[in-house]
Amino acid sequence: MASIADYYAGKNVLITGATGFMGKVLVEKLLRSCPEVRTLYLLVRPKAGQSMQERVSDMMKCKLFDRVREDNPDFHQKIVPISSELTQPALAISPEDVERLTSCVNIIFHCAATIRFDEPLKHALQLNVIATQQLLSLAQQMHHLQAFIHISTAYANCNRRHIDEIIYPPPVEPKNLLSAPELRRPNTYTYTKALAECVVQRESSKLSIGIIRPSIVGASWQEPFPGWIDNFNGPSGVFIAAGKGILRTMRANNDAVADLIPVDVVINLTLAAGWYTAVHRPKAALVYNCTTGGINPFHWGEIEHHVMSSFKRNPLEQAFRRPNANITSNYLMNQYWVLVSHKFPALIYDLYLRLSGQKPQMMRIFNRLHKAIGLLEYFSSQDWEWNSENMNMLMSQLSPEDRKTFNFDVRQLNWPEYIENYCIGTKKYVLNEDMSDIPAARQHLRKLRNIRYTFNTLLLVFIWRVFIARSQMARNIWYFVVSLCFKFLSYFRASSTLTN
Ligand SMILES: CCCCC/C=C\C/C=C\CCCCCCCC(=O)SCCNC(=O)CCNC(=O)[C@H](O)C(C)(C)COP(=O)(O)OP(=O)(O)OC[C@H]1O[C@@H](n2cnc3c(N)ncnc32)[C@H](O)[C@@H]1OP(=O)(O)O
Ligand SMILES: NC(=O)C1=CN([C@@H]2O[C@H](COP(=O)(O)OP(=O)(O)OC[C@H]3O[C@@H](n4cnc5c(N)ncnc54)[C@H](OP(=O)(O)O)[C@@H]3O)[C@@H](O)[C@H]2O)C=CC1
Repeated sequence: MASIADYYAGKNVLITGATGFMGKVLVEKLLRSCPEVRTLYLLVRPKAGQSMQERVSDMMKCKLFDRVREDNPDFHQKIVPISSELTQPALAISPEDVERLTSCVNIIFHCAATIRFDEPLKHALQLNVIATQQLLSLAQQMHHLQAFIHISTAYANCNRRHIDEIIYPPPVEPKNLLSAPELRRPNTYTYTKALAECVVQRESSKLSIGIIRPSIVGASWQEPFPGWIDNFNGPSGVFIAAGKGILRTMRANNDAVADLIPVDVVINLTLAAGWYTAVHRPKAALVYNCTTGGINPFHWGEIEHHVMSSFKRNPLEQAFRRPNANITSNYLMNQYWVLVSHKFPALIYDLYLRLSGQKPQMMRIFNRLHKAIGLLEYFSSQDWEWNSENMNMLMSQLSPEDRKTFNFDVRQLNWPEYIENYCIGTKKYVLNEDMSDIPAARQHLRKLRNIRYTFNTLLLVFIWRVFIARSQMARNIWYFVVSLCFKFLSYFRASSTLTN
């Protein structure tokens, strides 16, 4: 049987969401590991004053593409941007482009989606469900299409504890979408992704379909280099907020599995699934749960420990406080720490900013942080069990060479090392901080520690002045404690003299 790279040789590939986090990694890996691929058609929209061509050429300049650039400086010739706004009728693709795509595309990877948890339902439906339906219609007009790979999420069915690699009945009949009375999901994202799966499945008699369900996609593990990440989504924003010393407490279950999956693992599995779907043409859509929890589990408590120690070794610049975040599943305890370690320091700092003639900002930052972590807590406070038989089946179908080139065997993942690279990745690629500034960042943390010691000493003196100096009983307790300390000291001194 042809290897994965042999299969993609000479193929025309259509990708949606190529400017996003996972799309970029998919484009890079295809170009690097399948160098004979013919053309990548990227459905892209103009955005923020940039044309689609400008956006794609900016994307290709990004460090992620360094290795591809080294191997083939002309790699951009394989990329053809196609103007498309997925929320518009017929995806707003021009008739000429439709003609071009339908005559040559061999495989589609549908990555585009809104992944915001607070997206208004109407927009989430428009993009995640209706655009998927429209793309499927376009796919059916394609004369040489061999596979349609849809990227879903492992949390599409998060209303269940055990999740098999099957499509479950939709939360609502897609035809009756807008009149649905309630979501039965924690957010519009998981709700619309569940609906999209049903829409995709309904076309599986006409197309060869694969559905990939990644869990929480994190920084790259190995490829194209360890720790690549370019956004604040999922845990990345939480890690950064903790590393900056802003986030001190969050509701999460220490013992729940943190089902993080590196982005390069997801992309390797996606490309392998594309190959398998095209070559074997399975009769029903195959679903691949792409998760780590059942294979190589790691828990939120362990993540907290490794994130904190990593940021102590490699501190972020200009931290607000020394990194020290703790997770707790206790609601009241979390509320207490929110008050003491988020709101109180924010108030004091904003007061300082006001007094020094600057605009207060810390309270605003904390309000946004609380909104974001409030939306994530659902996923960090419980755990799920995903069946991963199809992932194992796919692995067994690969040649030993492909298993190395398109590695998605997460049994080999060393979590502490991965988390270290992830944290360094947030520093280098999300915050664009220089590693050579680490000594200055450490110096800043020492300064913060000294400020804390000074603050605590002043607080103690204040308490002493207010309570001890004014009350006879407090004074008596104070003298009792001090004399007890002296007695202990003289006891230890005497016993050490005797033993000498
Ligand atoms: C150290 C202890 C660690 C212990 C770890 C414990 C828990 C781990 C935490 C989380 C795990 C759960 C993850 C579950 C993922 C489920 C799996 C999926 O399917 S993945 C899809 C995931 N989707 C997301 O993650 C999107 C979530 N984001 C949103 O919905 C929105 O961004 C928002 C949080 C509602 C905020 O919306 P708002 O309109 O207020 O802001 P913007 O989005 O416009 O962003 C403005 C600005 O802020 C930056 N930003 C965004 N998110 C964060 C963040 N979490 N932290 C910090 N900053 C953030 C964003 O980049 C923008 O910046 P700029 O203006 O410069 O562009
Ligand atoms: N990140 C994660 O942790 C997980 C992601 N997934 C799934 O993986 C897929 C990719 O996610 P990810 O890369 O993280 O998401 P991103 O938000 O990084 O990327 C989304 C992509 O969709 C494109 N897009 C959004 N709206 C439109 C539109 N109206 N018209 C054209 N293109 C549009 C964006 O283009 P533009 O740049 O123009 O905005 C972007 O390229 C999604 O299907 C998601 O559900 C699944 C599990 C976890």
